[in-house]
Amino acid sequence: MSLYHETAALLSGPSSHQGGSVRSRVFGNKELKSPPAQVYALALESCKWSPVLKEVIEAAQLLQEERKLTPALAVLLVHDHLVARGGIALPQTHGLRAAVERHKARLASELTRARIRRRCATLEDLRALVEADARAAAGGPAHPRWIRVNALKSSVDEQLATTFAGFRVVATVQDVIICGGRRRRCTEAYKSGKIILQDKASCFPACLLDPRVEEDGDVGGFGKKRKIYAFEKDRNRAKTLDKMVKQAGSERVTVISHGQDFMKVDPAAAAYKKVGALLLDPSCSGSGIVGRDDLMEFCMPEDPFGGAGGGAGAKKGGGEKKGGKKEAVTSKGGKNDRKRKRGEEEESKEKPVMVDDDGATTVLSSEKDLTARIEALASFQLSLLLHAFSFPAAKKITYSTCSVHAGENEHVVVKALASEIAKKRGWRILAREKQVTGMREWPVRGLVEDCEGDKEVAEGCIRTYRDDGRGVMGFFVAGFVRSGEEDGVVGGEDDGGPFVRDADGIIVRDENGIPTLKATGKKAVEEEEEEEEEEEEEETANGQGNDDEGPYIRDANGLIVRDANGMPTLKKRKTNNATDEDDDAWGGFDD
Ligand SMILES: C[S@@+](CC[C@H](N)C(=O)[O-])C[C@H]1O[C@@H](n2cnc3c(N)ncnc32)[C@H](O)[C@@H]1O
Repeated sequence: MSLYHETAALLSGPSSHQGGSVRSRVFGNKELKSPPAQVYALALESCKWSPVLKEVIEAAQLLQEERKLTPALAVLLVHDHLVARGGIALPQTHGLRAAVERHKARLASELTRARIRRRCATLEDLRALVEADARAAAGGPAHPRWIRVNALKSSVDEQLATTFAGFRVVATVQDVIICGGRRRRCTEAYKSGKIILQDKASCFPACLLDPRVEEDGDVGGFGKKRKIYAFEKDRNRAKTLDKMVKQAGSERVTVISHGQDFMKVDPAAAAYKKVGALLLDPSCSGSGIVGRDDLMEFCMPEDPFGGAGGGAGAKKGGGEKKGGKKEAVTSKGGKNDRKRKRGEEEESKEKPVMVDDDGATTVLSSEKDLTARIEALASFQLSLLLHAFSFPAAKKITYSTCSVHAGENEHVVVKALASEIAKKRGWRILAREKQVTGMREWPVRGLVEDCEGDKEVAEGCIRTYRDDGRGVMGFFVAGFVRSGEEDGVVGGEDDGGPFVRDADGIIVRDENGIPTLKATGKKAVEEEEEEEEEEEEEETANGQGNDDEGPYIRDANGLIVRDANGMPTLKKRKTNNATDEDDDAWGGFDD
């Protein structure tokens, strides 16, 4: 079955009445032959455009002319023909493609009419309006598109004076409206990496981590010689990460380990000996994600023959006339639909499906299934967090999820704090009063009852809810800190780090910008130079760069080859395994 038939069946056939988001219907359907991501993209975009396309198809009388097209198929094909950049994804000679392209002049002029009726000057303006309508249809309080200004390439002032010149400041999230006409400038700023589209809540972890080069060393810092090490187990996602890092202009300081399981990263490896801050944003249930498609309706054109309403797999129930007024046929809601729904629900064996934020699906037959899935995720999340706790120089960690379940949030935090390693290494919650201003002031905090009544822990946790009027997705973040004295690391969050500071906590520097070490009272210059040399050695040793596959030998599938003890082998010196602390073990690695 083609992509178009499968998507039509999904949007208008029996499964369309099961409720749930388009996402869960697509990713939960194990019978799909077409790639789920393609089906999802086509379904989602077509749903967004379907109110416009319904008008276009009806006015162009496409269904009267092309009897092989069903209303659902017509929407999908006309969507790709008129608005998708690549056109219809079928050979030119394919019957379905020809059935639409035969009418291209009429379809184009009806699209122009639909655009003018909506007072949009260009197709780009119409796109912006369709997006805005889709967001509004997602229901609940306004959910604006958040834009983060990339401080590596621009500044808020510059963006306000350029990309957003002419925008006005509004007092509340609900006052935010979409200004379609400004889209072009936004696109330019986006393409150049000056702005990044990112939900406000998902910026919280980096903000809470607040890495300082002098105190926190690697991972978070981006000073001259500091590094950010990023681990992404999924190779496709790692490619996206790579792209985003380059677009953000951070490639010089970011080392991405493509396909690397963080659990298998050796915290004692020389490369990570200065890692002071870790941002842990692991896979989760994704229950806080604003499902733009949760309430999305698929509007189908009137079926002129009153028959089948949706291509292969679709049942009867096309448009119906009531008192001469046409009704939109949607995948939910209509009276006919409701009648059908009862019978089909009984027939169908499909169950609700939970789709994690990385696409894993779990069929939920009962409440128990949900509990079991959350427990499984929580156990994996806790393992990752405890692994992060073991990095020798780490003094700050943030843990975040886009889940609203306490099981993945407060419970993980509480268990992590009670762990052996937390006690041994002195990890504690980053208390609210020690957090950076914006995070400290955020009003929504963790749930005390889910922190075993510990108010300090609950206050240290930051939550957001997608329906609380703040315009953000559901999110959770907590920070952990330690002084480092427990295992002999000098300096720490309590004593303000290794350098002498003034009464305002600012590091005191000489005229050359060199800080003074508390421990010795001497300028830190020698140590810094020494560190730089070491880092240069490490970089050579690691063959760092975004495109290489790291220092270890990999198999044909790109997986790191390990010995019986799980130790990887360095590429140059096959006899040394990666736990060798001697820097020499890294020497001479040149590819
Ligand atoms: C919530 S997403 C991260 C999203 C990312 N921080 C962002 O803002 O776009 C979680 C990611 O962790 C990755 N992941 C899960 N387990 C992992 C592991 N053991 N090691 C490395 N990456 C892992 C998943 O592939 C997924 O891409």
